[in-house]
Amino acid sequence: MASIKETSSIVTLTHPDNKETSVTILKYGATVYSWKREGVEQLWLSSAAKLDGSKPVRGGIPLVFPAFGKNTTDKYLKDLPQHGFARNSNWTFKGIVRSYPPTVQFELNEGNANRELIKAWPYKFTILYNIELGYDHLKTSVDIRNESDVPFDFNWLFHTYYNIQDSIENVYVHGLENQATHDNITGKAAVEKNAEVIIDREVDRRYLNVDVKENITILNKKTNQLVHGLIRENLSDAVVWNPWIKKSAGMGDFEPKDGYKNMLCVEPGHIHDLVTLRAKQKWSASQYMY
Ligand SMILES: O=P(O)(O)OC[C@H]1O[C@H](O)[C@H](O)[C@@H](O)[C@@H]1O
Repeated sequence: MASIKETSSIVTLTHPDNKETSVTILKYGATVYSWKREGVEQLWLSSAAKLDGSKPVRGGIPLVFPAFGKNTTDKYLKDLPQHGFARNSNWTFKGIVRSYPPTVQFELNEGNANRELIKAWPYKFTILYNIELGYDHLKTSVDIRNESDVPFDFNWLFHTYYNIQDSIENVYVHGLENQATHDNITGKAAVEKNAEVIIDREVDRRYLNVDVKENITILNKKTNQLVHGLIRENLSDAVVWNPWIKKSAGMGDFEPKDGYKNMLCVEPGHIHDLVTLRAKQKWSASQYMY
């Protein structure tokens, strides 16, 4: 039997076959902020991250909904903060929904979402968020249902911060060659020429419409061994982000300051356009990390 520990602010799930394999979720944002596989932390978390609900967590897996970045054009989304309101809302813990692999569920709807922020977005919805702790993987899945009588538009993205135990200089990202990119720093579109995407400066790049059959992996430069692997369902875009020296220096909740050497965000999402979800319809997506 998996063990679950729940406090007023967090839920920890431990794998039945290995007590060193666990996942910890903050109810605020339903933010997974630790995933240990056989005792080894897989996610990066800033030592200055706020875990008290005063701001979104700097690290782990913040959830981005219903807007990615700062939307400036949509009638309602433009009044929301960067990355929407899911990561700044207290989600309801629904308990364990499967015993093997042990899976826990959280729910967000217009009733429990951040009261100030939800004022800007006049829809009824239910998001069920499942976190499955495998022996060798973590799968996070989402079902979004439009409970309104009219369609609504949204982005979804898992803002995953991977822990790069070995330094960022020693890894590369694979699976993005020939993909269309949009650089969030320069605003320019391009095509990725590299089979091995290295991170040696600030990188903030959207990869658009990347075939979901392609796994995205982080590999060791010298040995080509797998550091992290990602399988996506219904999430055709991916952001690759590392704030590097200057940007992380400017973030009050980013510590230690050289932490950029030990993290890399690879964020699967649907952000090349807005998903339109018709009344009473459901949209589902997941990321499987191994
Ligand atoms: O600082 P935050 O609001 O958490 O955003 C952190 C980062 O998220 C994404 O990766 C964006 O592409 C970046 O432009 C942004 O800086």
